[in-house]
Amino acid sequence: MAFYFDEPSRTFNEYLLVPGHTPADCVPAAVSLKTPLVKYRKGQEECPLTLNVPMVSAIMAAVSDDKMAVALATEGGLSFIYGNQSIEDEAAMVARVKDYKAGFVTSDANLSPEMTLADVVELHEKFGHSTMPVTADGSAHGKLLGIVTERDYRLSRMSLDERVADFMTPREKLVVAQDGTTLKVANDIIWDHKLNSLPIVDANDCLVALVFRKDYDSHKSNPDEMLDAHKRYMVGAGINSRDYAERVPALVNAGADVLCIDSSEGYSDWQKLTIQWVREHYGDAVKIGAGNVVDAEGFRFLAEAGADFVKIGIGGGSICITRETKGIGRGQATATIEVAKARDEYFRETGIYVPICSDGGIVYDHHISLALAMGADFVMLGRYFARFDESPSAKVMVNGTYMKEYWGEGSARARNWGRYDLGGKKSLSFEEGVDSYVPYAGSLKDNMAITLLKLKSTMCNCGALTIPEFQDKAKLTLVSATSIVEGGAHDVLLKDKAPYASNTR
Ligand SMILES: NC(=O)C1=CN([C@@H]2O[C@H](COP(=O)(O)OP(=O)(O)OC[C@H]3O[C@@H](n4cnc5c(N)ncnc54)[C@H](O)[C@@H]3O)[C@@H](O)[C@H]2O)C=CC1
Ligand SMILES: O=c1[nH]c(=O)c2[nH+]cn([C@@H]3O[C@H](COP(=O)(O)O)[C@@H](O)[C@H]3O)c2[nH]1
Ligand SMILES: [K+]
Repeated sequence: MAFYFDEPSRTFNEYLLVPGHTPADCVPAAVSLKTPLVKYRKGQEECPLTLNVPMVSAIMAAVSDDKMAVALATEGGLSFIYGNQSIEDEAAMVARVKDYKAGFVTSDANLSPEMTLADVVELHEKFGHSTMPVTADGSAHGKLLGIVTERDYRLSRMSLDERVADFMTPREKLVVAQDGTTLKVANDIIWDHKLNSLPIVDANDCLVALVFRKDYDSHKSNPDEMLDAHKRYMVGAGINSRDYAERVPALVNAGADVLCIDSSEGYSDWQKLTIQWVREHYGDAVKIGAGNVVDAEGFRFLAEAGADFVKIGIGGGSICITRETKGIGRGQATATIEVAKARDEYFRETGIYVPICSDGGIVYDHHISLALAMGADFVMLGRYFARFDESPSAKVMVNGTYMKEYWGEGSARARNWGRYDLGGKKSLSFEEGVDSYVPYAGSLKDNMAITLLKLKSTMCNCGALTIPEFQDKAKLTLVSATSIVEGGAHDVLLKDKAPYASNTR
């Protein structure tokens, strides 16, 4: 006979935190959001890899590329570069994060001397940058011939077919610095010469990067940056349970700091074999998370298989239709609560603490607080990050509002090769995700600052200065359907009803 769970499965929205006593020194500025990312012998050793803030970005093509990874690591979280691409492309993305030097920007809007003012206007509209290097071949690392900025042309006075070579500021008038120049020296040059940008060139006078005046200040104000021992940004990468023998070495060589098996469902021999392969070839040196699971059994299976962390969540994601198409899944709150209990039990038995990640279904910022209170060590978000400037997807205007595209990894759009029949059939048998828009929300830095302040403030309401303390002290209550109505603005006529209210909560 089938097994029946006693309780219905519940979502974050059905819970609230009841405040605890707040001591006078318990203020947001004093809160630490540090949290373990990989397993360790808690109480006996330091966790070898911790996050400075408990947020990671989803293993999705619409969310986690190298640009997102740099932006999120700057704020203290971590991205997992999406695995649904060729091994070479994924490894190259990881390498770009590891090679990234804060303040040194590889130019994405470049000109060749034969291009025209019309091209300048087009590039300006596409990328929004007003500084465009001119190189011999029009590439980001070609021989530097000049620069075009808004000071070099006047649209009202010039014809659109004028050649770039005729109005650019030529190389001989440019102040440049040699490759290897430190950021500090580059900025001194920028200030001494009153420049807005400084091209960095190599020994052959080919363009390496640009340093902008504004970047220096932002670099100084990121105390939570996730940096490795060589002061490079940290980055994770998604893998699958099929081509790991080729993919894992490529990602490790590219410098990935942690891997995660990316699947809708992780309670399988495929994942166990994948972890075993990593242990055989790398011992404990390569860190690997697994998932997703939604109950204690699934957690224990992956913990015993050697997973460094375990990810929770089936069908709760905003673009997910797995529950509808396959009838598998569980409410994200119930799944998180049960797996957290299993994690604690496993720790009591073995002395090994295996961090858990609640993945998907975070709609409001306070859902992050709830997930952590329920025992998650960190959360993974897709929709949240897809809304920002730094996500890889296109920003489009829909009915007068800016949107970003966001699609599921199990959607037809993702054309996830792992989900196609290996026997050579090219058709995807069924979809488990949708293609959608999410409201554009601006920069990751600004949005995360607000989200994290809310989290810290909630933690203080519960009298907690650290995440473990929060998990220990949290008091959670189920709410009735009617009290959910009471919790929103009610019985008033809203003056400004935004179409996507959820975005601002
Ligand atoms: N968290 C969620 O609720 C969901 C997430 N997704 C996302 O969609 C993407 C694809 O997920 P899945 O389809 O679950 O990918 P998957 O690679 O885990 O599974 C695809 C199919 O291949 C099978 N398989 C895996 N390894 C195998 C091996 N070594 N040999 C033979 N068969 C093997 C699986 O059992 C499954 O039928 C992922 O990015 C995932 O995160 C999709 C649906 C739901
Ligand atoms: O049922 C699904 N079909 C899909 O196509 C799909 N793509 C991603 N995911 C999962 O959703 C998570 C992101 O969820 P949010 O947008 O709610 O943050 C991700 O982290 C994944 O766990 C999918 N689930
Ligand atoms: K299974």
